[in-house]
Amino acid sequence: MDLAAILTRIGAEMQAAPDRGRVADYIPELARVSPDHFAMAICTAEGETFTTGEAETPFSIQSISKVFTLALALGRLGDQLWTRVGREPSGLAFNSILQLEHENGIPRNPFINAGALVVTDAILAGHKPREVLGELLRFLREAAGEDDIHINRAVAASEQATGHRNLALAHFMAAQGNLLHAPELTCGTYFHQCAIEMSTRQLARAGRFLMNAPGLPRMLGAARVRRINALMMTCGHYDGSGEFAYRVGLPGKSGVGGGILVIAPGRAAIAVWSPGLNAQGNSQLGTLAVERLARATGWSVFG
Ligand SMILES: NC(=O)CC[C@H](N)C(=O)O
Repeated sequence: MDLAAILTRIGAEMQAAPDRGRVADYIPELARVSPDHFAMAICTAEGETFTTGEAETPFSIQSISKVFTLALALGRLGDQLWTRVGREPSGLAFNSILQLEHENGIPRNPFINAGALVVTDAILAGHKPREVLGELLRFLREAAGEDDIHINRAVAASEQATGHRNLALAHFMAAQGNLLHAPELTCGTYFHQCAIEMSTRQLARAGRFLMNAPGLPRMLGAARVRRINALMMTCGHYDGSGEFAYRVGLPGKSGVGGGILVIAPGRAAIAVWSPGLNAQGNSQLGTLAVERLARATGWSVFG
């Protein structure tokens, strides 16, 4: 299979695509990003890397950071984490507050904002925000095998200034006894984790541990990796998760910066970036690009 040729073709098709979706505008710093960017990168189990487009340009990974904080939390707390957050798709927008009141402040899953706030709150226990963010950056740098991965302070400040919804989620969970720290502290840490910037190539490299292939960085045990993939498949695209599973057939996690990390277990880690989003807040062209990649390669967890 000529992956380089497949990627080049998809890159050209995406550059020409007329409907690029809409860039997130509720975080002012993200609203400034042009919808014209496109990049895709594939790291194979054999150790090869293929890219197309602006694969070296850093972008805001946003909710894709939730995969890595979940990995840290499971490594640190193990299954105890699941007393505070569930493992079911929410069927609602990523920042919805609706289920929390009926469900005792236990968010449906670790990838919606409420769930990710609980995960961040859990890894904050006994640590300062700076230490947690340092640990997260170390994890990403080790997983990617690259040091040049940083937090964009302007993006973090921009989200902090407009983060009323996330603060509301955190306060609501605090009222229901499911937050250990002050909402401002947990949210502040969360805003900074979302403001991590990586290039598309770095993100694909950082995702290699999730393909559970021999000879690659092992950041977590195989059973935990499988479970993170299960959650990415069922919850990684919020209320668009069913559609993503149907179209692509691989576990993925999106972010409102327009990135998606997709795993073909045992075969490849794939990252794609196109800042325009669809109605569910997932990259419009990113989804189309991985759909075409999955079709061209035959990669699917469904056989
Ligand atoms: N879906 C996302 O990427 C959301 C992350 C964003 N930082 C938020 O909390 O709103």
